[in-house]
Amino acid sequence: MITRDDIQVRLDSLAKPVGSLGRLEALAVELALASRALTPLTRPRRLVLFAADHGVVAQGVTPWPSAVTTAMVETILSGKASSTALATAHGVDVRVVDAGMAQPPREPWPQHFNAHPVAPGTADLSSGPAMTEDQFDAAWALGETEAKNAVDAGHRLLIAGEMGIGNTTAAACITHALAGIDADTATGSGAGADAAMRGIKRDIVAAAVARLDGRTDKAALAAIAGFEIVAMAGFYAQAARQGVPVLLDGYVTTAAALIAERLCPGTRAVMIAGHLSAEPGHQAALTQLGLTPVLEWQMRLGEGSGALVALPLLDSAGALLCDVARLADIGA
Ligand SMILES: Cc1cc2ncn([C@H]3O[C@H](COP(=O)(O)O)[C@@H](O)[C@H]3O)c2cc1C
Ligand SMILES: O=C(O)c1cccnc1
Repeated sequence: MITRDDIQVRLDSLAKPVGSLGRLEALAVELALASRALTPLTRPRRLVLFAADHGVVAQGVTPWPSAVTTAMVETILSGKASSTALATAHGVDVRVVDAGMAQPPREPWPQHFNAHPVAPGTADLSSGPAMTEDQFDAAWALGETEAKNAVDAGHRLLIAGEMGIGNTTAAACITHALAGIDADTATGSGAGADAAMRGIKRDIVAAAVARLDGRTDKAALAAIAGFEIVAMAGFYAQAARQGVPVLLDGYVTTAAALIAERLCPGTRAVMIAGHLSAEPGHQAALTQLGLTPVLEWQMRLGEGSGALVALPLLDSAGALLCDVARLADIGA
């Protein structure tokens, strides 16, 4: 296992004054640690976009109807979403996965979205558990499979993204429950909630988490999560098992990262935080995981967009460790 010291020794041996690349060197250390390699690769890489709907949307927690989830998946598939434009710009393979639950009768979970509407989403978390433990397990397994398939296909860096109208309410519940912040701080405006809507959302978040009585086990997390969020948690856990780094996006992906670390301690070791979302609870979630975001650009979109914008900096950090000569090689 390589250590922080090993990486620092390598950085300091390169043909440049010690420390002269500033924060890029800190990022190189993070990338090497997460990759468990002194010469980490960032290519090929894949973005897996998990889509799902949320029953809590019925309570007026977002200005957008659930139909926008499917409309955006179609836009993503056409390559015309923010995420897909950025993925194309940066040479990222994209997969779109329907994390929704086909029911009843229970059909196999779709492995790939084929321009059909996203399968039915979670139950309304304001009036009962969002999903059963069986559904939690199925969503987790879906994410694990996606990570395994990506690694088997040769990908060396993985990004999870999400599309799910209403999912910042689930993310707020998870962050309130797992990162020790109050419901008000955990609740942001998501995709554009105004002050009144944000108030409704905060009260729903507070009540849903209060019902857990301090429990944060799988059953408790199933009550407040979303299918795409649990799938991303399984994705991260599997990536960690495979020793492949993951670049986190914003508030919603970090909520998934909190679940992964809670249920599979140590998953955090492969995580790099792409950016700090404008959602007010994101900083606490990153702090809980011990992560420092690459960018602070007031982005608040999701779809993996913040991770994709940070990605060229990760490429730069990797190039430094892989391609720069050593002082000893140039006789200096
Ligand atoms: C057109 C559109 C594109 C998006 N792309 C990502 N999101 C983001 O907004 C949603 C979460 O916000 P809330 O919880 O407030 O609904 C998620 O779908 C997330 O990915 C979008 C939202 C919209 C409207
Ligand atoms: O930071 C995020 O992940 C985010 C913020 C707003 C809307 N959707 C996602």
